[in-house]
Amino acid sequence: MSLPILVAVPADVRAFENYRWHATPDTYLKALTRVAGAIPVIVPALADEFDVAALLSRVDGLMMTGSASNVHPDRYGVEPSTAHEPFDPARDRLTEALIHGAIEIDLPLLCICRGHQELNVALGGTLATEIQDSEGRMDHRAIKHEEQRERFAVRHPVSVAAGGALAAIVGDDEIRVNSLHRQAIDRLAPGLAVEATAEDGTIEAVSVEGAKGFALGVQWHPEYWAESDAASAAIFHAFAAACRAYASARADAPRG
Ligand SMILES: N[C@@H](CCC(=O)NCCCC(=O)O)C(=O)O
Repeated sequence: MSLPILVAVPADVRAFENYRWHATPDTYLKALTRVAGAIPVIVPALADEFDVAALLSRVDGLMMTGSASNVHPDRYGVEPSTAHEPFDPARDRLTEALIHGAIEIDLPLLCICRGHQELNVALGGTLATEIQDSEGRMDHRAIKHEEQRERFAVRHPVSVAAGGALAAIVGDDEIRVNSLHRQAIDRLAPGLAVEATAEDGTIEAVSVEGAKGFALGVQWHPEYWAESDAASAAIFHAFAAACRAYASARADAPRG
């Protein structure tokens, strides 16, 4: 029987019942367990307290989640304002270290929503905030609804770049994706390739150029419908296959 794959998932920091919690929504964790067949390992946002490289050497993949919080604009050279809030600086520190560490060792990397934005910032790009207020841009925010599944149900089309990594995964030149964000990639980081765009030009998916394995960012939420939507499932299956290949290559490598 093949070894189970371990996927690191950085936590958000939240205040709850007088404590600081390091937590991750269970939709991401269930997509990993049920669709990717992986064991998620939630990583506390305590990057200064442990060796991030040592952690990455023990897992088979890294998945970055979405969050209502935003990457702090200090990280991409923009003056902070209330339009950039809320922040989660502990998550920012952890995710930047994880992204650099993962790319360095070609660890399979799936970055979702805030994660996709973090990937762009970590590699030197910038973000735009409140994009719905800019001329010609769509409103990419979630609808107001008490039911989470309704918030995640509204979809729009994105064009998938021909010949790219995402096209190979989903097997289509257009897919429909959900949308729950108010920031987006502004200046694309050097070293990232655009894999999909929305009708208003929003960069919806990117990949790391020259990556030996899977290194994909998506602005939407494949985790939410991974059990029922073909394109969402394809992304998790491709990520899982890359994690499995990584795990077996490491198991076969001579120990030094
Ligand atoms: N905060 C960023 C990233 C958006 C994101 O990750 N959304 C996750 C879902 C949040 C929700 O439930 O509303 C941005 O706004 O662009």
